[in-house]
Amino acid sequence: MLGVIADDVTGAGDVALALRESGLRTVLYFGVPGADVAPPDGHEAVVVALKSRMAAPAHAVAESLAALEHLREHGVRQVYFKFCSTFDSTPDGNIGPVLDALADALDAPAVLLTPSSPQHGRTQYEGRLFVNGVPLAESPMRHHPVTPMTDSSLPRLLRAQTDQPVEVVRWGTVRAGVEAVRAALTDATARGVRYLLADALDEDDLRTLGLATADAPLTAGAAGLAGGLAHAVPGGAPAPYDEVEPLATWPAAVLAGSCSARTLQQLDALRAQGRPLHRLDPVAEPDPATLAGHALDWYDALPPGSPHGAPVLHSSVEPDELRAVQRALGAERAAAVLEEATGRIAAGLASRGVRRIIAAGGETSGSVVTALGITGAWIGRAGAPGVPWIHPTSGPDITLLLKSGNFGAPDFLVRASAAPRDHPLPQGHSPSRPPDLSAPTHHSSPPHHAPAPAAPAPPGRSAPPPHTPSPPSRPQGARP
Ligand SMILES: Nc1ncnc2c1ncn2[C@@H]1O[C@H](COP(=O)(O)OP(=O)(O)OP(=O)(O)O)[C@@H](O)[C@H]1O
Ligand SMILES: O=C(O)[C@@H](O)C(=O)CO
Repeated sequence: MLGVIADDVTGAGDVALALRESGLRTVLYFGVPGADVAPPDGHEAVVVALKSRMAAPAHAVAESLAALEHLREHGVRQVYFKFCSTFDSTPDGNIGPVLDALADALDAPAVLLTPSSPQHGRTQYEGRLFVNGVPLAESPMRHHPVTPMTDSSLPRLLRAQTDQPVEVVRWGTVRAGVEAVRAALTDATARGVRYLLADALDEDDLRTLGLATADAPLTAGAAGLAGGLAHAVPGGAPAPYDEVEPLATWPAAVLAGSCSARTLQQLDALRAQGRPLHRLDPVAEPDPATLAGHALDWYDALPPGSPHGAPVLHSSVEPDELRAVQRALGAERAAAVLEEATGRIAAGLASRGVRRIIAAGGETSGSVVTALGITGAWIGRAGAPGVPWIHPTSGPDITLLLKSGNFGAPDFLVRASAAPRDHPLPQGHSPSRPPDLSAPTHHSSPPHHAPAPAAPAPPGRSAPPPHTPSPPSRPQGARP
């Protein structure tokens, strides 16, 4: 079984979707699961979503090692460390320190890694990272609120975070094929090189890298290489999706904390539609409980059945405004205030009957998941590349779409939060939730597993399972 340790929540969804699309039955946990929680029978991949990207390095390392221990206790022999395809981190960590700790714990030979994820426009060439063909340091990532990326050289970025030797596997070697990459790994191990950053421009390159590392105890990178690895796993059978968007009729709300250029475009599209928008301003109100209370008051005052569609609550602002907030409050305090407020708002919305929460931004999504007490999820179909709908296995009866800041087309948030009337339920369809993953032992298959013709229909298609929610009429208190 492949075990993935992801350094943030949206990245975990991205990698889980890549594994599932490559044919591996995949389950996602938020935080390190309790010792008595075992992956469901027949699963080929487990993703543990941590919130370690922005944590202090010692904390990130401790959490990652705890995740590793859990995975090993449950039969994982091969580990993938998922970090951001734009290498989001600071010179203090956490990619280097976590890699060092995992490589030591696994006694790994040279570790191959790459942030290349061509489906998201990320490629590595000559050790440099490109975002849609633009060097990382010239991309909008240079304005990231917490981890501005101002260097495009991956060896330089990684060397700032580790004392271990780092080299690049150049594209010519990757193109020469699996044996050439294996030879590079063997040679690096013999010379004591710990990390090999591999160039990769397309999915073929990633499959070559996946085959070359199919037996490696540790590999790392973004969703791209994880997909390449999954292709190398024998017996990975495609798991068809339930093509019905099961919960599209449920009342929706958008919570955006990402200040990425793409999320700002997506908010503009919502604004252009006339959606009700409420901005969270941590300078005007730095107390998270009061900030959240005002937002929920705003929500409560919306006219029921508003013709303008699902409401949007956001702190996302343009780079100049962001810098002004950070000058006023300090970047860490601003983020902490907003993340706590966002969690409170998510819980408040759920208690008011919102059952489709669309969150933009990894840290923002982490706050939502934590506040809702969600510990595990099944991966549904993709709302956009790298962004699955996920169905919590415990906690409130809702569905979530946790969007990486940079992902999705400009109209993605508009589509994902479209009003119920735009998505009539298929006749006779009753949305349902998958089995409870928080129960201690093994579980039956989740609904995304292909129902073989003779197999019983998945939940929601036949007799209601114990957790089947009521049909999606507008719950009490929920806005459109
Ligand atoms: N108006 C604001 N002022 C200061 N900080 C903000 C503001 N709005 C959001 N933030 C902070 O910026 C950070 C955005 O990070 P988040 O991970 O949510 O988005 P992202 O980095 O764009 O997404 P991803 O991690 O998926 O790429 C959060 O810590 C958030 O609290
Ligand atoms: O790799 C990416 O870009 C995303 O999965 C991510 O990590 C966003 O936080």
